[in-house]
Parts: sequence; structure tokens; C-alpha cells
Amino acid sequence: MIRFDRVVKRYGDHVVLRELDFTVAPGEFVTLIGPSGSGKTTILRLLMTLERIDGGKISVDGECLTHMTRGGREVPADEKHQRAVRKRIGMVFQQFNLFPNMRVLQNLTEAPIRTLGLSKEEAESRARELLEMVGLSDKADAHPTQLSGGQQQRVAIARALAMRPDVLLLDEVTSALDPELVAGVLALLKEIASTTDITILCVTHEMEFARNVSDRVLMFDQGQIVEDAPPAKLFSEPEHSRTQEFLRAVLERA
Ligand SMILES: Nc1ncnc2c1ncn2[C@@H]1O[C@H](COP(=O)(O)OP(=O)(O)OP(=O)(O)O)[C@@H](O)[C@H]1O
Repeated sequence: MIRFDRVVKRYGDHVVLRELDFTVAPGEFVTLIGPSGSGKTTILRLLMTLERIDGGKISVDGECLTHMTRGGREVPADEKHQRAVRKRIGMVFQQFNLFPNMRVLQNLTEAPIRTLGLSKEEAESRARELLEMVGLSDKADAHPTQLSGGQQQRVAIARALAMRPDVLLLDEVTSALDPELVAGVLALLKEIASTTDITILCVTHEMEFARNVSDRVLMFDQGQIVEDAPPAKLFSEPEHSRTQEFLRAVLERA
């Protein structure tokens, strides 16, 4: 479960998010769509604590990510508190971000050993299961540079799952892939969405994917949600003029 409660984010005078409220229920798959610069990636970066908020609160599974209690008072969360809550969250990036000098298996075991305290055997056994799930059992000993972009992205997805996250963030995960590799990665994400109870928040420009997989789609414009609806409704009968314009522009580009 993710909860944004009147969240404000500014860069200088530029207000990127204005008192933004939304929740993602446990196990729900929610997709964020909207024009470039509307604040979608900022939302994911706030959840990863890569940025600090300027107002409001964010919580994950009932634990406040942005604040903590000290001496009976609520104060901004420190690094340690943020790290503890952030442990529940995994993220897959556009550019894979694998460790280039580690083999595939080690990419999947490093963080579980270091931050979850798993033994090497436990971490490797889990990593091999995940590699099988993403169809890359035979690549455990390869280096990331020996893999295609699609394979690297599947490793990155497996690496995020190796941390057993409650929440998974997907940031335009197919944008850097050659077109012929996109379908395989999207099929994998669809499988994860239907076979696990992970809460997923996804930013994508793949409208067909958003329509097929999401439970809900949030249309963003200028840091605010202008429409929040199930995909069948939002894509077929968008109510807001900004959603209608955005979808028309996307269709024209396709
Ligand atoms: N580090 C930064 N410093 C200043 N402005 C920033 C910074 N990061 C983002 N912004 C601005 O915040 C706004 C929202 O950016 P964000 O990346 O969240 O948009 P987005 O909806 O994800 O766009 P896209 O679809 O192009 O990825 C943009 O106007 C952007 O220029």
C-alpha cells in the first residue's frame, strides 16, 4: 500500500507536485500516464527517497516514509528511518542499472546478502529461482554486457524481486529497449502482476500495456491527477479534456 497525503515537491520556484493525494491499495497495479514533465518520475524518486518532499507525507504499508516520531513529536525522517521503510520498495529503472563488474547471479545476491542478511546459499537459491522465472537460468554466470537489453532488463526485474519487496516501482522500463525486445519484458511484468501480491506503481508510455495490466490508471497533468479510473474506462471514455488530448496525441504518434 502506498499513500501520498498532500505531497508538495518544488524545484526552486517550480512547483512540480501540488498537494498531491493518492493511494495504491495492497496488491494493486496502478499506472501513471501524462505528458512529459507532469511529475510522474518525481513520484517514484520521492518513494525511493532520492528526493525530499517540501510538504505533506508519504507512507508505505502504514509506515511513514517521510516522518518519524522523536520525543513524542513528529519530525522529518532521518536516513536510518528512511532506509528501514525503503527496504520494502524495489525499483526497476529505464536504464537497467545492473552492476557491470558482477556476474548476473551476483547482481541478484549482493543486496539480499548485504541488507537482508541472507546466507550466500539462501541468496543463490532464491536468485536461481528468479532467473528461471525470468527465463534466464542459463545466464547466471554471464556478465551484464554479454546480454541483450531485454535480457538485462529481465535480470533487473529479478534483482528487484530478490529483495522480496512489498512495493515495486517501474519507471519506463521498456523505453530503452529495441522494439522487438519490448513484448518479452511486458509479458514478464504481466505475469508478475498476476501471480504475486506485490503492489506495483508503473510509469509507462506503453498505452496498450497499461490498458491490459493495470487495475487503475492515473492521468497526471502539471503535478495533479486529473483523472483516476480503471483502464477500460479511461482509455475508452476519458472524461477530462486533458486526458482526451493526451491520448489523441499518443495515438497520432503511434
Ligand atoms: N533535479 C531537478 N531540478 C530541477 N527541476 C527538475 C529536476 N527533476 C525534475 N525536474 C522538473 O520537474 C518536472 C517534473 O519532472 P518529471 O521527471 O517528474 O516528469 P515526468 O512526468 O516523469 O516526465 P517524463 O515523462 O518526460 O519522464 C519537470 O518540469 C522537470 O523539468
